[in-house]
Amino acid sequence: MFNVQNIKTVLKVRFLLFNDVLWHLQVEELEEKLLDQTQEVERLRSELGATDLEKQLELLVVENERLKQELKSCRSSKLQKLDAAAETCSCSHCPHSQDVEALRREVSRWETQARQRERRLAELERELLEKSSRTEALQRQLDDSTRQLDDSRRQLEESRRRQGEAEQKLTLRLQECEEELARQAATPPRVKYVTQTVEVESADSQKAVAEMQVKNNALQEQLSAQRQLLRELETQLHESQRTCAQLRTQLLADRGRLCGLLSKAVGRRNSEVVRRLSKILVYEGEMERAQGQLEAEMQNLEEEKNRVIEEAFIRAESEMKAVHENLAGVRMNLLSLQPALRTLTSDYNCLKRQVQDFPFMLDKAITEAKQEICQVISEVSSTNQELLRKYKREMNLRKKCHNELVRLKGNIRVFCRVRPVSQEEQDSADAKTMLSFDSDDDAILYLSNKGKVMTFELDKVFPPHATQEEVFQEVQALITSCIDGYNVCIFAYGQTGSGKTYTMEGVADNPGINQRALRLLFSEVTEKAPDWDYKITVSMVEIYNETLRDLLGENPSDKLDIKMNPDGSGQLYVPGLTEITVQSPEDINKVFELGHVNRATACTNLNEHSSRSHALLIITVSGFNTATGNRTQGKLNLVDLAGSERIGKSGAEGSRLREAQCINKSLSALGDVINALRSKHSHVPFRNSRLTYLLQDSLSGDSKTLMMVQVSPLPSNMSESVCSLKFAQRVRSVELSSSSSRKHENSSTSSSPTHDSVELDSPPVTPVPLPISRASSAGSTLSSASRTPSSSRRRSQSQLSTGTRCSEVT
Ligand SMILES: Nc1ncnc2c1ncn2[C@@H]1O[C@H](COP(=O)(O)OP(=O)(O)OP(=O)(O)O)[C@@H](O)[C@H]1O
Repeated sequence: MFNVQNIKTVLKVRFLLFNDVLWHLQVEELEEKLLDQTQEVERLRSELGATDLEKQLELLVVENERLKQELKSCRSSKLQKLDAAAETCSCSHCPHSQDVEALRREVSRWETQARQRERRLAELERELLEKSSRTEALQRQLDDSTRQLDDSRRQLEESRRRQGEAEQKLTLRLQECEEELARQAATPPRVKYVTQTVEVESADSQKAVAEMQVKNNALQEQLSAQRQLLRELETQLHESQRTCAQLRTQLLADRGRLCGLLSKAVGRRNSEVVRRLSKILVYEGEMERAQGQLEAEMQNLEEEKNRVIEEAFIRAESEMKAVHENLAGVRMNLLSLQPALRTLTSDYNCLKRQVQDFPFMLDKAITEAKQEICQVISEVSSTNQELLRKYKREMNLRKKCHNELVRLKGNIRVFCRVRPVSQEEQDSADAKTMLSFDSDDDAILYLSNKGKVMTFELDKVFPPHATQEEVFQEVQALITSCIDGYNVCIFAYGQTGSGKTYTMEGVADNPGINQRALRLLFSEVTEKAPDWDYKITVSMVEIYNETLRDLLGENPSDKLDIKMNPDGSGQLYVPGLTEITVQSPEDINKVFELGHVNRATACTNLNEHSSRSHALLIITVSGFNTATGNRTQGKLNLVDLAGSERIGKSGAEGSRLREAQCINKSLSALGDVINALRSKHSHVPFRNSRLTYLLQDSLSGDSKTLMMVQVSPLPSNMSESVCSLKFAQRVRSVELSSSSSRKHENSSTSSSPTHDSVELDSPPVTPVPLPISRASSAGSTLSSASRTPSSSRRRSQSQLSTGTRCSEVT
């Protein structure tokens, strides 16, 4: 046991010794550091003077000294104790166990102190780092001071330059003033009273010069002071620069030294650090490799970037080239457009001027136009008046001419129309016609009867093939006379079935004179519409057995009467007679339809009834000239007479006899009236029949009459045809005999050369009775003038010296 205890003690002692060696080494290291620190502190003190850092350093020095002392004492006591411990251990009984314990405590205390010193050393290291950072801050301050010094030097140089300029200016000004003074002094006074002023001015100038010299001196002093200050600043600057360079050198040296110390300390510290360093080196190698890769990639990227930039540059260059070319083209266009632009600009300016002048020109033009219009209006007005006057004159002339034309043609004109043989009649044995026509003269009709050829000369003969239009063309002159205010009567005369109704009324698709006359009147009044306002009224009357009936009235069976107009005009009128105003062809059709319906309802057999009654269409045309104020009124009477056959000779009785008597009476009265009118008898027997009485105002005066004698071509109707033609011949002869002009023409009449056997009627001494039982009509005679009929149209064919033109072939 004792041996083991001794061995333990020996081991402990050795351990303590080992620890002591380590501690000794650490102490030496600390001493070296302290020495370095001391030197550094000394150096810094020499450089920067006493600061807080110095104070700390002083404290550190004191502490260092204390530590040194403690270390020395510790070392001596330690050695002593070790010696004692060695001596104790060498003994076999360990009588110094207490000492060992004390030594052990002492070792632990020293260990504690060593740890404290280690901490202290770490603190010193931190302080060293802080000092390094402070040194860097000082370096920065030094750099800032250097920059400020440079700035101050520049400012000083600038101010010195300005002072030099100001000084130079002042010197120049002073020289000028002195020269001026010298010149003033040299100039002799010209006028006495000016001298004083000049002297005063010279004094002022001298005073100003003196002031300027004072100022100049002050400025020069300031300048010298500034120069001195500048020199001092420059000296300070040089010293500062030198100090700065020294500090930099020292700082670099210190840094290197510190780094060496630290590396040494680190290298000595332990192998773990070395291992970590090796790892760090490995990491650094990896990092370098990675950095190399990164740099390679960076280089690649850089190359790629350069390549892309180069391509972009080339592309940009090509685009730029294209843009330049376009720009050149645009410039060329601009150059070419410039003249056009100039032209346009000049045009624009011209137009602008015109626009500016336009209101004035417009006003002027309007004024001129107004004047011209007023002038034209006055001219037109006067021309219009002149034309109106001429128009009135021409109208009157035309009216006169037309009237003269009708008069020359004859106020009573006689036409003959031969109806065609119908289809049924052609099939019968009676179809052979006994009538023939003169191809050279449309007024001649030949009739073969009982072996004789009779020649009838009328105003116009329409053969069977004559159309309604051709017939109407011959009568339309009379109808237009109605518009001029003349009364016109157109009669259709002939035996039953000879075509009277066909000629006057026509058929639906081929109208006769009635409808065509109304249409013509419409067209004529429409043509004159601007100046004339016309009104056309229509009445339809039937005369049956000397009884007057209104075919357009509500009660057609009522008998009408003819009376004298109570207005004192001497005109006749029919009270209650319906007058319908027509304004269009449609109105005409309606009126005719109404007339037909009323005529049909008033009788049992329309065909027979129409053959035995007279149908009158009375058209009144009233006109008002809006320009002249003239008024006209004409009446057109279109009469479809009853059949003219000689019923009396056939032994008719009863009502037929009465009808025949009435027809004969009216037709005879008509003949008598015509005879009296053309013979200019003082008395015209209008009142002998209802027909003539009704047509009184249309047969007298300047009235115009047309007798359309209808003839049947059939041999069975030949005697009636001869009678009708003889009647027409006599009527025409009456009219001719009353015309002086016709009388003159009649003197050279001759018989037809184609008919040698023509027998002229002996001139009737007494009035010739009308064809149908005319003997019963009082005064129904033709005038003696019928003894000298002639025809201007037949001068070359019929040489009638006396008597009528009616001749018979025996
Ligand atoms: N120019 C003509 N062309 C063709 N047909 C005609 C012509 N004239 C008459 N006719 C025909 O002859 C027939 C008899 O004619 P219309 O009735 O006109 O005779 P009318 O003399 O009026 O007889 P009434 O005295 O009995 O009235 C009718 O069928 C008619 O169509």
